[in-house]
Order: sequence, then C-alpha cells, then structure tokens
Amino acid sequence: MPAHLWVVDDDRAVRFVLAQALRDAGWSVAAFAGATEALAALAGGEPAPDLVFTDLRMPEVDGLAFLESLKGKRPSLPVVVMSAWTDVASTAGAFRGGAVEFLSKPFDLDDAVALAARTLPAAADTPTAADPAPDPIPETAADDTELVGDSAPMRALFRAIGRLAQAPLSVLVTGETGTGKELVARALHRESPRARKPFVALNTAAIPAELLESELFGHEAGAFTGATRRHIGRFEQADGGTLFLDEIGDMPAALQTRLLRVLAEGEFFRVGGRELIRVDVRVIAATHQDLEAAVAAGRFRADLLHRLDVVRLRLPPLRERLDDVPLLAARFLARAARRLGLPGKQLDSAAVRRLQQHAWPGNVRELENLCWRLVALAPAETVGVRDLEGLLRAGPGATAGAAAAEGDATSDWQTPLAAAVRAALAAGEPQLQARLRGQFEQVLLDAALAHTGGHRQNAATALGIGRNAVTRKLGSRRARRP
Ligand SMILES: Nc1ncnc2c1ncn2[C@@H]1O[C@H](COP(=O)(O)OP(=O)(O)OP(=O)(O)O)[C@@H](O)[C@H]1O
Repeated sequence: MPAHLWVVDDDRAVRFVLAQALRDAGWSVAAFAGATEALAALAGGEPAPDLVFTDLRMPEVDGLAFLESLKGKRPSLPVVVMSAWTDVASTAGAFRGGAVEFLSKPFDLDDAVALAARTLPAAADTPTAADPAPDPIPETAADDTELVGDSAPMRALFRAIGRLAQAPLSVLVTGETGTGKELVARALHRESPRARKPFVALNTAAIPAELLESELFGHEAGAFTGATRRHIGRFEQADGGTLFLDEIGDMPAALQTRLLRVLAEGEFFRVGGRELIRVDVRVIAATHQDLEAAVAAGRFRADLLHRLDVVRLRLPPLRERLDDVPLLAARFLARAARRLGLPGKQLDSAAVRRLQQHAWPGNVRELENLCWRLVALAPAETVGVRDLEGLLRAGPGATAGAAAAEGDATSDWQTPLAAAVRAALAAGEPQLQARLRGQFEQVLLDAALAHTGGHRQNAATALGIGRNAVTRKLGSRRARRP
C-alpha cells in the first residue's frame, strides 16, 4: 500500500501544487479546502492519512484546532503545519500541539517532498486521489507577537524558538547589542510550559561585582555590613520559571564557579545562610561577546559555557536582515505615536531605501530610537529622506575613519572651547557656565549613546554615571525641545 497523504489548505494554488508534487513523488494524496471537509471525509470512511500537511490560518477551523482534533483521534499521526505567518506564537502553538514540523510559506516543493519522505514511517509509490476545489481565500494576519521580523533568518529563528520553548533545555542567545536577545528569552518563556511562572531578568554587566552574588542567590540578614534584612535572590524569584542572565560574559570568575555548581545541583545557600534552597529554574543566558575567545583567554569557564550552551540561538545583526526594516519601522512609529499621543507617521519609499542602506551599528534598538525621534520631531505625517538628515549615525567602518580624521580635534577640544568662551564673554553673555556645562554634558551623552547604540545603561556605565542621571538628562532635553 502506498502511503496516503493529506493536503489541507484554503489556498487553491498551494493545495494544487503541493498535492501534485507529492503525487509526483509517488504517494497517494487527498486535498481538502478546509478542516471540516477533511474530518468529514474521515468520519465518512475515506482512507485515513499517514501524514498531513495543513495550513495554519483557515477561515472556518484553523490549523491548530484541526491539529488538536487529529491528535485527539490519532496521537501518533505526523502533522506538518504550514503558514505564511512565521511568528513565535504560530510556531510555538504548532509544536505545542504536536506538529512534527513547521513549514514557512513560500516553501520549496522539493523541500516539502523531502520532509514527507523523512517524516513518513515508510514511503511508497502509487498515485491516486481527490482533487482541488473552491476559490482561494486570502490568509489574514493576526501577528501580535512582540518579536517582529519576516526575513528568512528571523523566520528560521521563530521556528527554532517555537520548537525550543517546549524543551527544558538551557539556551544561549548570541548577537550584537540591540538585536533583541532579551525579547527572544521572553518569547521562549512565554511559549513554554513555564509561562505562568515568573520571568526574571538580570543584567550581569549592570550590577557591581560585589553585589552580584547576593543579587543572584539572595542573602540572610546580617550576612554582610548593610544586609539588614533577608533578601530573596533572582534564582529563588524565578522558581518554576525562567531566569534570563544577560551579558553572561561579564560574570566575575568566582561567581562563574558558583553558578556552575548551582546549575549542576539545582540547589544553593543564600549568602550567609544555612538552609539549602532547591529551585527549578530554566536558565537562558545571552551575550554579545565571543565566549569561545573568552574561554581561550581564560576569562570564561569552559565547563560553564558547555552547561549554558546546550542550544545556541544567534540573532543576526539588523544589517543582515534589511528586509525587516520597513516592518520594524512601521511598528515602532505606530508604537511611539500611541505612547506619545501624537499623530502617526509613515516613511516614504525613498526614506525606506535610505534606512535600508544604513549599517545599523546599534541594530534594532537604534532603529527604535530613531522612530521615537521621528514621531516627536519630523514636521509632516510622511517622513522623507530630508527628515533623516543628521539622525543616522555612521556605521562602524565610517566611524573609525571619521575618528581618525578628527584626531586633532578630539585630542585638543580645550582650544576651541577657550575661543568660544572668549567670544561669549566679549559679547557680554550672562550665565555662561550654566550654558556651557549643559552643552558639555549633552555632547558626552550623545557620544556615549552613539557608542552603545542607544543603550542607556551601557552609556551610563561607560561614562561612569548612574543610569538615572542619563534618563534625567534625556528627559530634560526632551522637555526643552519645542
Ligand atoms: N525583532 C524585534 N521586534 C521588535 N522589537 C525588537 C526586535 N528586536 C529588538 N527589538 C527592540 O529593540 C530593543 C533592544 O532589544 P533587546 O533589549 O532585546 O536587545 P538585546 O540584544 O538584549 O540588547 P543588549 O545586548 O544591548 O542588552 C528593545 O526595545 C526591543 O523591544
């Protein structure tokens, strides 16, 4: 007997070509325009399938509900879910429902045939079957997940997140600053069986080394000077849920050893404590550093890397997925307008092209910050190339060149300052110090934010000031704008 396959899709074209390709490969195929039809055929005594390809978004019964009824009747039946909407909610929903694979549309027919061959218990070679029917009904978008992207690398990432969310494995998320590593960790949590338990994030680089241990594991009252009360650490707060350790490469050596032990044993003492605390925590770590290089240089423990790096998800920099720029920009412009209570803005096509030529050293965060500024500052509802002038900072290569050219100016900024002071004094300007100090701080802040891709915490750390000071300065500057 040849294996019998079902293709269920409301899009007539997909149904037709996929069914044909599977028949050409030698299987028997029945095609249905919807789940109701397919289930009715089964109830009416038609042959049961050995493998099902189903679309996700269908007008009457969607693919996930269909998947559930199929799995309810035949738990071991392999089902491939297909969709033009590859977002984390869809991929995770499919894998949670028991799908064997998620196929992003459009797909290569050879890939679909290869997938069927891999998935079927045994392949055979006799063609028979039903045929296409009614008119296509366009799929509707209901993408409401926070991680936005429709480029090939992001689709691949969403499929990986959907699959990994179900497994209790440690995940290491790598990628440059501002690429969305924290959002990936949140998505993994949100779609996992731990979703109802806490998601706790800790940025290792943002906490002074001497406080990090108690931040992670908590402390008892009197454990050290200043510890007046018991403090519950992030590991305990995250019990049953997910702990996201950002910038793991910055963890001091002694703590790396302690973390490794806790991950291996699942238990620890609070600082200064005697009670053994047991927790069930899924750890997701992130880094923008090359941890293999850090291991080679003796700055990171190889055994800790192995424990954290059971599965690695790499977030591509935005310059490797410029296709995503229009979609991301539209999202950020709409969000900024909503939050600021201002009219929405759109980019014209030349502005979109200009943004797709930019190198985005600060990645998605830089694009998000740009959109906020455009909503606040661009004069018209349609944003053109001229509105972008001065707002796009140079990429890493260009910055290096510019810095070299600026060599003299950067090493001697006091001379032009003295000239400016003399000119202002000669003009009789009052309160000179206040104005110049404000401008001085603004230059520092802008340069630091440009350096960190708009990351306030890192800018504050680089300048040696508190994050709150950065927020305050940015806030007062925004307030001063017309
Ligand atoms: N794919 C995306 N869709 C929507 N928003 C995104 C996406 N990627 C990043 N962002 C936004 O960009 C900003 C930076 O993202 P996030 O903090 O997750 O980056 P990160 O890689 O963890 O950065 P860092 O390494 O600097 O901590 C956030 O405001 C986030 O909401």
